[in-house]
Amino acid sequence: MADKSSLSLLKRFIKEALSERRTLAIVVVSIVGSALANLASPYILRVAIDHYIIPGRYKELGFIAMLYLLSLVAQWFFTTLQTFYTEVFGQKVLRNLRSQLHEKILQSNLDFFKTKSTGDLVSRIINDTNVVNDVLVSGLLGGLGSILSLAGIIVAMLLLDVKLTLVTLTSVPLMVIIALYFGGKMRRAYRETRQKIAKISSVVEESVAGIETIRAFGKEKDVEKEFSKVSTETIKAYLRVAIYMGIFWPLMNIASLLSVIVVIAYGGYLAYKGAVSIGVVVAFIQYAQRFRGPINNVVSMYDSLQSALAALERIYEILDDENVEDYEGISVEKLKGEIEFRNVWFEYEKGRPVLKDVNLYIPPASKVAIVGKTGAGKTTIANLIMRFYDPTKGEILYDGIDGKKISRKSLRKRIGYVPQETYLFPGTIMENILMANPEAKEEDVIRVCKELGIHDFIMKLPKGYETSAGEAGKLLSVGERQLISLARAMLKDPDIVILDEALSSVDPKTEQLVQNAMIKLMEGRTSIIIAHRLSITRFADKVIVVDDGRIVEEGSPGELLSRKGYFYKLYTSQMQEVPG
Ligand SMILES: Nc1ncnc2c1ncn2[C@@H]1O[C@H](COP(=O)(O)OP(=O)(O)OP(=O)(O)O)[C@@H](O)[C@H]1O
Repeated sequence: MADKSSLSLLKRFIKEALSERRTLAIVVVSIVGSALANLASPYILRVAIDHYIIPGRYKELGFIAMLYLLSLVAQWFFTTLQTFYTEVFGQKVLRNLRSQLHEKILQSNLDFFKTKSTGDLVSRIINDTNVVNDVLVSGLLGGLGSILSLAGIIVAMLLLDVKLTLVTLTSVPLMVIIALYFGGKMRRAYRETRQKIAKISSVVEESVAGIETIRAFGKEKDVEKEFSKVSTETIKAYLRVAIYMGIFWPLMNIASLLSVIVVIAYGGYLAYKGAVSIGVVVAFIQYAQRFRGPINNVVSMYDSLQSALAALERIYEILDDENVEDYEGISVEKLKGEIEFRNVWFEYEKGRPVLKDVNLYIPPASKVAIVGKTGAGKTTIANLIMRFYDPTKGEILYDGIDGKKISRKSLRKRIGYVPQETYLFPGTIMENILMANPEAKEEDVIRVCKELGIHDFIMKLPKGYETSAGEAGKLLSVGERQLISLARAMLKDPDIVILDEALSSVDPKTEQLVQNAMIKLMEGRTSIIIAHRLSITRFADKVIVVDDGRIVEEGSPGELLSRKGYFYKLYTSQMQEVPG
């Protein structure tokens, strides 16, 4: 990563993190307090030895002992404060980042999701923000405290004795080397464990999501092998951490004890010569032992910063993505439901038009069935009506108003969309239907379900409307799920209805329920049915045949059948495939 862009990432992050400046102020105060308290105790010890113990002022020793105790209490107090408020600050930053990311996902248009998998997005929201919290917040603040401690120790030592300070510092390069080499290996191994854990969870996720495919193709053994391979790699990664940890910390201890030996030897010599006092030597011994933690922290800061910046980059990449839905535009309260496509061209990918010069007029309250081969562009027409996408060229008018001028939110409020696949959110069936209209009450849901003729079906579920969607998800067929979708759409009391009729074969009883509910929902509303089974076209006033992105035929079902063109061919071939 280029240095300039790393710096600007970091600047941007710090600027945003500063919005929590009150918590940060407490952290900074506690860091300074803890560094100062940490310096004080060796100094007090030195005073106690030189001014009280050696001169034999035993009576006043109680006072100095109290002072020493006070410095320890202060150390405890500030360190606790620092630990707690660093966590508070980190969690606040984490929450802000996560909600920004989540909000961004909700605001993004469908192009955004083309290049990003669910796993990738989840990992950015959960793992990358965690890394930022661990490393950037805790790491940087901890590092700041360490730099302050180190600087404080060096200044305190210099004030006591310059020569002894320089000699004591000779072990610092050794500690830096150990921290860089073994500490670096330890941190890399630790990072690897995190990646392995993520891999394990993705293998488990795939096994659950793809269980039917795995079974159908007899791939159980392969998946098991993959899982055990990743598990073994995880163990190896953890063992590497254990080995490096086992080597690293004892080595750091030895290095810091080396400096103690140096202090005892050289300090003892200076004390013998009368150049320094015994108290100063004791204070130096204590200071020398306080290097290792801060040195490791400071050295690891750079290392960790690299991985944190990579995580930060992934986070900002999402936040800066420009595929956002804009909700600007006029608000429509009610629509007559007239829809007109005027020379509409559309491409998902540049240069590959999926709809080509589509002209279409749908009068208010009419029922239009869109038919065509798979991939012809039927769903795309529905996507454009919903304003999931806007036409690349041309325009779509609603009651004569250009769709681009109408706010997406208000337009979608007036459209009841029944997709092929019904997504049930965690919660009950009641909650799943209620989500369609925040103003609706439970009575409205029951009324709507009765109108659609699906009340009895829901009442037969284990807990009726209170059956949990998870449980229901396992109980319900695609068609039955579509009934829930129909109820959702009806609860909105929409002006326009889009039905993406389910392709999969539905058992005759459910099919009857779905069909009746569909007819009820379409009553008095502009309705667009994406018909996979052509028998459904008999309910339509007009059938539109799409082929390779163009409308190739339109008219009433009877007209088209007698014309013996595209529709007739499609119809007869399907009737031969599916008897009845
Ligand atoms: N999100 C997308 N990105 C890129 N291309 C897409 C996308 N969605 C659909 N397409 C392409 O656009 C064309 C029309 O797709 P569309 O889903 O509208 O067809 P359809 O008639 O509804 O098909 P089906 O009957 O199989 O549902 C297809 O060639 C498809 O591959």
